[in-house]
Amino acid sequence: MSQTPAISIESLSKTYAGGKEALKDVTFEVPRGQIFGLLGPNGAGKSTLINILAGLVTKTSGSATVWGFDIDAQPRNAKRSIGIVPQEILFDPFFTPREALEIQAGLYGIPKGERRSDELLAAMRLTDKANAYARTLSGGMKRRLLVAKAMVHSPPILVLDEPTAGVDIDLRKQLWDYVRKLHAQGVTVVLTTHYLEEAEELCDRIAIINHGRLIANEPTRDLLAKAQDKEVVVSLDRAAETLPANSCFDKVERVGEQEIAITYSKDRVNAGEVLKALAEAGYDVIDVRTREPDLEDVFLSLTRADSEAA
Ligand SMILES: Nc1ncnc2c1ncn2[C@@H]1O[C@H](COP(=O)(O)OP(=O)(O)OP(=O)(O)O)[C@@H](O)[C@H]1O
Repeated sequence: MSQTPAISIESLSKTYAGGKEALKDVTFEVPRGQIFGLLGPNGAGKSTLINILAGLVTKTSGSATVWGFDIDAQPRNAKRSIGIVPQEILFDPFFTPREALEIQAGLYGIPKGERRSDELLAAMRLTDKANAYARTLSGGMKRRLLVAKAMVHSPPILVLDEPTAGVDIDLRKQLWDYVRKLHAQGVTVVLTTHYLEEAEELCDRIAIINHGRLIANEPTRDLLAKAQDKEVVVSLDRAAETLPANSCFDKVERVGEQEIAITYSKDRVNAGEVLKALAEAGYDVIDVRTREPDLEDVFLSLTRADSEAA
């Protein structure tokens, strides 16, 4: 028997008062034990979806379960199964990190003896700031405190909404190390990000939302395999006067005095044919640089195709 997914979303739609359709018939599952990336341009509907799961926004139609609990029928259990690190940094500036964690644990009704405030402070490297006012923490420390707050009730699912927006590289690395550690301990992680590189590096599976609709949901490596465009830039032995021709090239352009860039689809043309076309045009090749497609290319081509279809 297959395991219940960590999150299951079925035909979920949300129209805000005022008429904005933020989610349109979205259906997908987040398998347990994964690092799952939810990607999409600004305003795509990612926060709306997360806020519905967190019980902060009411859906218009459709259904969702969190760790097997229906968000309508068993909202308390659903909420207890998920920890959310919000985009915005919001806390009471007069509480210390330890107090903030204790209050959060109190909200979840966790008895004093079962609280893990000190363990979480240590994991987020905040032990020496445990008793400092929150307002005296740096931006990075505040963000780490938010992650600790999301984990006080030991949820099996942690959702990070754009956690590294405006965060420096060091902190980003630390945050990802911690996310990987939680993942290794069995926590299912969902992260929304604009950093495609990050999603490519961290996520097992990626879903893409555009204009409220789901336009992709695949293992990261399959999504990457979809990027078929390859670009080669060749340096020639003399000025690039005539451009080489092959009806299968997508684009051929002069990019420098003696340089030509050729874009082609890997499933239709190979590098040998590129070199042959250059030889036929009478050129000797001095140097070749290639660029492999990355997730950014897939993302752009998928969102572009979707906008054109809309
Ligand atoms: N409370 C609200 N009332 C009306 N419209 C809203 C509300 N919240 C969000 N929207 C609109 O719904 C759409 C989706 O917003 P949402 O915040 O879910 O997108 P997002 O993908 O999270 O974007 P970002 O990456 O910028 O946070 C946007 O057009 C937004 O303006």
